[in-house]
Amino acid sequence: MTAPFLKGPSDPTVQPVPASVVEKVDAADTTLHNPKRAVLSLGSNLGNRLETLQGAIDALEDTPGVRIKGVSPVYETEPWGVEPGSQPTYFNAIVVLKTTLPPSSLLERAHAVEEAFHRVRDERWGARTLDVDIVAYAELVSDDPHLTLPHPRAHERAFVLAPWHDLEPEAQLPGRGAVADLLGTVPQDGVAPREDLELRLPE
Ligand SMILES: Nc1ncnc2c1ncn2[C@@H]1O[C@H](COP(=O)(O)OP(=O)(O)OP(=O)(O)O)[C@@H](O)[C@H]1O
Ligand SMILES: Nc1nc2c(c(=O)[nH]1)N=C(CO)CN2
Repeated sequence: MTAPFLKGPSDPTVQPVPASVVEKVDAADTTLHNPKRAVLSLGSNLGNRLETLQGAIDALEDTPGVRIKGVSPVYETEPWGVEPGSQPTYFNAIVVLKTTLPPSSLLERAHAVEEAFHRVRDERWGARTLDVDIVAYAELVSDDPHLTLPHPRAHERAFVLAPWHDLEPEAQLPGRGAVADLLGTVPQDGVAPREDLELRLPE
């Protein structure tokens, strides 16, 4: 008679699962049952800007574990942080989504979508076909340079705050306060809604 194949503590083929792995799996499981809200900023100042922003929204929606819940109006904005007139104007928009992805995976996906639209990273704040930034992820606050939450410059950027305020007038930027109040503290010249243009919420 053959011995029953029992995978118990005495089975030498079974390795104990490290506590760190158990923690990660448990955390992923919790996220899976409890989707988090995230706010992303999209920007484009090279190529067909509107088509690129719509393509980015559609690509984000095609991501397993991501559901887009809202898309802001489109703004045409003067480039922020660079010499005036040195770059074409941007189209900017905000998307609000629900996700079961942890923040690091959402950032990876954001970078993959940028690459799909041929984003080239050379100089800081250089012109780009597509920029996807994570403005906020749930209530998380983190100073990790790889993923700082909320985005470290979101509170001073009218090109983030104005479209976000249109989409969610009551929004709060974790650790910084109401978007409506922040909007009152930043210059809004060169940040104009393009009412003739529209981005679609994916079906
Ligand atoms: N909240 C965040 N969203 C996106 N990237 C972030 C965030 N926090 C930190 N980063 C890091 O910043 C790095 C540079 O990002 P990116 O090239 O998009 O910067 P940028 O768009 O030129 O400038 P800015 O960060 O001022 O928007 C990324 O590789 C990423 O690891
Ligand atoms: N108007 C505008 N200016 C910018 C933008 C942007 O999206 N819009 N993005 C930058 C880097 O993230 C730097 N400057």
